[in-house]
Amino acid sequence: MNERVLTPRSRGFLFLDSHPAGCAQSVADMWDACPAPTPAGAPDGDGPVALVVGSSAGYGLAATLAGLKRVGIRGIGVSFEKGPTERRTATAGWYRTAATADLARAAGRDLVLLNGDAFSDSMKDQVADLVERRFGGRLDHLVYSVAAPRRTDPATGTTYASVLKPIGRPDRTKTLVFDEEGVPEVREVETAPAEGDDVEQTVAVMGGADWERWIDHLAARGLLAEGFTTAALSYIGSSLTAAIYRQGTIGAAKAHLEATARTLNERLGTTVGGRAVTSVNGAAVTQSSTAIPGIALYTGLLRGVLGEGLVPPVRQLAALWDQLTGVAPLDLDAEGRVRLDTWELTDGVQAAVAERWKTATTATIADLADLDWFSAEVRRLYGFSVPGIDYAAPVATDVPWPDPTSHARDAGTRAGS
Ligand SMILES: NC(=O)c1ccc[n+]([C@@H]2O[C@H](COP(=O)([O-])OP(=O)(O)OC[C@H]3O[C@@H](n4cnc5c(N)ncnc54)[C@H](O)[C@@H]3O)[C@@H](O)[C@H]2O)c1
Repeated sequence: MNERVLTPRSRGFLFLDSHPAGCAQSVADMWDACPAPTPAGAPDGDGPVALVVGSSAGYGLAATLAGLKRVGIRGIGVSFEKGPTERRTATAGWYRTAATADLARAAGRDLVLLNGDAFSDSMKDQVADLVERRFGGRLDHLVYSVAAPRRTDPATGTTYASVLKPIGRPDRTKTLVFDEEGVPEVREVETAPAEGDDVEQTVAVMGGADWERWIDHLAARGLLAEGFTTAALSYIGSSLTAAIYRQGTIGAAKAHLEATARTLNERLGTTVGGRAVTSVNGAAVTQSSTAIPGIALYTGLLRGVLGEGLVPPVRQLAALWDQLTGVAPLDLDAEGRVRLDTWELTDGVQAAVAERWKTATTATIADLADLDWFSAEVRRLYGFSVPGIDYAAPVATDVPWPDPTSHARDAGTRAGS
């Protein structure tokens, strides 16, 4: 066993190592924060069969945990993580996946967690084989929550790269950074507009193409259950971040994702009586979101305004599962989207954040934003700053990936949800 004391070392919001015990505890904390199942949503026997793509982090992890606890899903989670080496720990998502497998087993739910490229056809085949052989040949739900910098299209072999840029003109925005001692600074940054095929490339990675490919692949194998429902995660956000987000290259990809939902919804309606929607979620601190200029400042100010009123991903995803499984009716906006971001986008909240944004400087930021929360959230993404963990104690870093061939039922534990 490779045991050592791990201290956080970071470059900006990126940490070099992840803490296995802290990552496991953060998963347990998310599980606890997920609302208990309603009587209608908690099957005693086998629950619905679900696939979560992007299950190791952020909203996809929230989908996996909320699905297990709130509606008793069984099925498959897919993510792309790196295991431990001699010199480096595994990625945080690796450790969170190991902890997720333990929780599923304790709840008596059969959950297979696969590590690999969700964009590839071989991963789609592997999942389809599992649905066919292990889960009765019918998939009830698919939640698509991938955030990736690159995608190789298996049909053509072309690799696309996504970029975070405004469209049409440069975007000058305030942004929040921390120096090596963790001292916050509010800076102005300018991002040059998209050029060449930046928009097409970003749409090819973060738009709806791969989600559609998953559905088509599973449909071609006859694996979509009657009444199948699917949701892909989206974001709209504030006018403060619109130039870089919703009106930028990533926003073009989200518009494509939402158009794909409409196409899929029609197709699923006529073939299996199913539904496809996008789920628009609120701002959350994740590895992907902290990479977007201005978003760290915005999220810190949002928490400053809302405090505990900022709804964590696992609570939003519990609400999404209720709608996907029919425990609650699908509640769609005029564009056919599930809106789990309404707490963020009320006029009052947005006006208060905008007011603070205007006066935010390095000198004032500590009074305006909840910086302790924001920094701790960033560290928690890597298993640091998790309450209850003894960071002075050595910890084993070579945690194995959960064995896809072991069954929850084999363990003989059935703790219920
Ligand atoms: N973070 C936010 O504020 C926010 C708000 C609303 C919606 N969303 C949306 O939620 C979705 C997920 O974003 P997030 O912020 O939770 O991201 P994240 O970085 O926390 O998680 C991304 C997940 O995708 C997986 N992944 C990446 N590349 C993969 C690949 N090639 N194959 C398989 N898995 C792969 C990772 O392993 C991880 O599980 C995105 O669509 C995002 O736009 C995010």
